Amino acid sequence: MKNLALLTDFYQLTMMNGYLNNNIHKDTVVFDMFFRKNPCDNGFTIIAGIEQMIEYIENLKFTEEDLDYIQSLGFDDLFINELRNFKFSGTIYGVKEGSVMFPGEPIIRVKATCFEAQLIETAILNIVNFQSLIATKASRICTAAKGDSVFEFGLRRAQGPDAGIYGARAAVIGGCSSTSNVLAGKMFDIPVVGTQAHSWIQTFDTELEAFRAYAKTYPDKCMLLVDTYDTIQSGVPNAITVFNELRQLGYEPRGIRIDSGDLAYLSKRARKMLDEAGFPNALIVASSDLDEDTIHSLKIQGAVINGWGVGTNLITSKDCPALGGVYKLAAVEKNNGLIPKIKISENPEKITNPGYKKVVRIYEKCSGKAQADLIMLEDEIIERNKPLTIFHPVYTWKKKVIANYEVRELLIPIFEEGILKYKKQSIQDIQNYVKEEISTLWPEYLRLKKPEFYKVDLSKKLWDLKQTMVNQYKESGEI
Ligand SMILES: Nc1ncnc2c1ncn2[C@@H]1O[C@H](COP(=O)(O)OP(=O)(O)OP(=O)(O)O)[C@@H](O)[C@H]1O
Ligand SMILES: O=P(O)(O)OC[C@H]1O[C@H](OP(=O)(O)OP(=O)(O)O)[C@H](O)[C@@H]1O
Ligand SMILES: O=C(O)c1cccnc1
Repeated sequence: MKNLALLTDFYQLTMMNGYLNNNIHKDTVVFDMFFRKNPCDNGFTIIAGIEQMIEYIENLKFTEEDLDYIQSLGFDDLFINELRNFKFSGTIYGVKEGSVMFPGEPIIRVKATCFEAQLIETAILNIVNFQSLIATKASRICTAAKGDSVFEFGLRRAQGPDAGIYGARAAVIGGCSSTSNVLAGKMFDIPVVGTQAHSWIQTFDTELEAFRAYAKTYPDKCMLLVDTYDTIQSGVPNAITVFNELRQLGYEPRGIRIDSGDLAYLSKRARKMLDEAGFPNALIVASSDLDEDTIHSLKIQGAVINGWGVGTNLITSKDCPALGGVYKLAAVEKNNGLIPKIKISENPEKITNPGYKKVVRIYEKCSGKAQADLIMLEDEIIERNKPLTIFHPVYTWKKKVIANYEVRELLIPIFEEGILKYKKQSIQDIQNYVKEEISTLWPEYLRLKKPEFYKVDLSKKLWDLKQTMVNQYKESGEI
């Protein structure tokens, strides 16, 4: 990954310089990254970008050119010299890439000097927010496609090269089978696929000539775009002519792509024509401004489509263009102990959870399904042989007693005192992990419209701490 040391907001530098100036830059602090709302009103969020966050931190170093630039912004030698020696030496815990997470839960927990922790805020949010958004959007689209292949076709419509590249990675994590993006294919070992554009068909004098020329060059992977002129009158009949010619030569065609018109009607007509011509295995791929709603609707209409090429609406997450992940201070170290910190808000949902925390997922033993998540203080222990009572953090009378459960801690070591602990995985393994994660959720959290809210509760000890701090603030105006 390229040098991204300057990929931060200016105020991080001014704060870092201020910490140095006040000689508190080496004080340890704890920050949590979390989000408050699932994208697209989904029932969960798939976390992606952890490996790029790691690469960013591993490569975090200021070049002399960077330092000259920072100095030109008005910083003094003391700050520049501190940056010259910068190397991340903190501890980061976070969820495994591809984890399914819910609003309010720590996704990434940074314990580092305030100098270091402050610098990395912006890049962590930039990297993880975007990829998690696209992975979640992809998962919605793949859910609507009900197991059919979904091809990521969005590079030309992505918000710039990085969004195209990392968006393709996230889309595959979320469930897409492949991408048209060649660079993403190379960088992340993603299968690359493609058909042809209307320009190919238009280049030749006739559609039939264009199909023949394509089939000649790619006899064993011949997928033909049939909608340039008239899908039913010319596209499909011409494709069938060429498929018969291929068969004579000993090749089986791959299928057709339809990119406009009424995809339900056209796919049904095309299927019938292909079947009647003796090509029941020829696939029908659809593209054209698809998203989860259109795919769902097409399925209901009985469209006969085997694969879905999805571009703009996926790579830009058009109906929900940002995930609002935040990075909030949770504790500061004083005299070798961590002092919890809280951010108060008029909106109770925006009051942060104080302290050095962990998050555990509670699974029902017999079904293996996730029952609830519990945010707890790091030193708390669940006595696994006893029933566990959890309660809603706002409507505290809503309680649930869970017996026969398993518990899993979701935050795992990523860096320990600057040393990398996380083992990177292949994109296929990450995609499989997402599937495993999703399979632990009951169906009510998986539906695309109005899913049930998954329970994310606070331990009694954390809830008490939060209340005490809020009350203390109300009484004294100070924390
Ligand atoms: N049967 C269908 N039910 C619901 N939506 C459909 C159906 N068929 C196509 N669509 C969607 O309708 C939209 C049609 O787009 P648009 O009106 O731009 O025309 P088009 O068919 O793509 O034509 P062209 O590319 O020639 O302009 C696309 O978003 C497509 O996915
Ligand atoms: O519609 P999207 O979900 O964004 O999917 C990608 C679109 O990009 C291509 O169209 P484009 O008009 O760019 O070129 P082409 O049809 O000539 O290939 C393709 O045919 C799809 O329609
Ligand atoms: O290969 C394709 O069919 C393709 C690639 C990118 C965008 N639209 C279609």
